[in-house]
Amino acid sequence: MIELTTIIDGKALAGEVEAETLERAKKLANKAIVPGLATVLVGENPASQMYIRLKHSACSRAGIRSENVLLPESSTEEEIIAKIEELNLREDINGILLQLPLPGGLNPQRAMMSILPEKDVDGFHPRNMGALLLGAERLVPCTPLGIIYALERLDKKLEGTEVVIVGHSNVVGKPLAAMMLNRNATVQVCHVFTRDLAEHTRDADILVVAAGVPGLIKKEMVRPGAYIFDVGINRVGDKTVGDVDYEEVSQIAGAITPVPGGVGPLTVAMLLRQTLNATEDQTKDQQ
Ligand SMILES: NC(=O)C1=CN([C@@H]2O[C@H](COP(=O)(O)OP(=O)(O)OC[C@H]3O[C@@H](n4cnc5c(N)ncnc54)[C@H](OP(=O)(O)O)[C@@H]3O)[C@@H](O)[C@H]2O)C=CC1
Ligand SMILES: Nc1nc(=O)c2c([nH]1)NC[C@@H]1CN(c3ccc(C(=O)N[C@@H](CCC(=O)O)C(=O)O)cc3)C=[N+]21
Repeated sequence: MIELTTIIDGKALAGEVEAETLERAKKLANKAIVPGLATVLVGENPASQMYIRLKHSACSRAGIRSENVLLPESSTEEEIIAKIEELNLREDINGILLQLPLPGGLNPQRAMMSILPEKDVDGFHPRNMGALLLGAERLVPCTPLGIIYALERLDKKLEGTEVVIVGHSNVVGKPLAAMMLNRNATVQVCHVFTRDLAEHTRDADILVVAAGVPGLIKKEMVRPGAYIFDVGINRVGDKTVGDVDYEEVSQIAGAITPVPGGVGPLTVAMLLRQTLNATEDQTKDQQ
């Protein structure tokens, strides 16, 4: 029997989430509530500018009012925090997102901690990260949430499965490992110091790659039938590619996300969802 590979269409799934978010926003509109998201962009990194544009256009399709706060490249940590504190106080802003990376080696930790946990739609605040680690997920990082969402939509069982994550960043690898543990998967997390990457990746029923290294994952590193989530976004010449050798690996995978059109759109979709969750929580008394 020939098993066909499922191409996980992140863009189509994101379209469904946008429609669902719009419905939720319409319900709130009956009570004169409009969900509001503020993004904070420091400096002029072209990739960040593009991501911010993608997020704002998704908001406009999903019934969320959004605004971008632009701060100059030369901003100090204190100036960024002062701006965030202003947004914390505004009732028309339900979600705040500080776009990463910050320029010039500015440390994002303190600025991130200044976002009210209730408005932290990226899920990066230590209070939300701590809750996640303790198994009481509230607002959580959007990329891992998008992966979990897609797996649920594909009816893929997580309990007892072998999940291998390549990359242990604070925004993808670490929170995803905690979310998978919360769902009773067996989790391995690999990184640059892992001695034999292939030895681990071959165990995976679900393989998530977030390393930022084009072509890192080849066919022989993947178990046939595995579900592959390629988080990487790399520019090679004028092309955008992931971390997985898509041509090769898509031949044997059970399911795979393309780049572009996979995990990226799912990430943005989860930002919309969490903005609605935050808005509903903050306006409980008015509903
Ligand atoms: N699609 C989306 O929505 C998103 C995409 N991204 C993309 O995902 C990629 C990863 O980003 P991010 O999660 O922020 O991680 P970082 O770029 O901060 O870190 C990369 C991680 O991969 C590990 N790593 C690097 N090279 C190798 C290697 N050769 N073998 C094994 N592990 C390796 C690093 O290990 P160590 O720390 O030990 O060096 C580190 O844990 C980037 O391409 C980024 O653009 C990120 C966020 C969202
Ligand atoms: N505070 C913060 N929150 C983030 O969520 C955050 C961040 N900072 N910094 C950077 C990363 C990266 N990220 C992406 C979002 C969407 C796509 C996306 O939609 N990409 C499209 C287009 C890709 C292309 O062509 O370049 C796609 O994959 O189809 C990608 C990457 C969010 N991040």
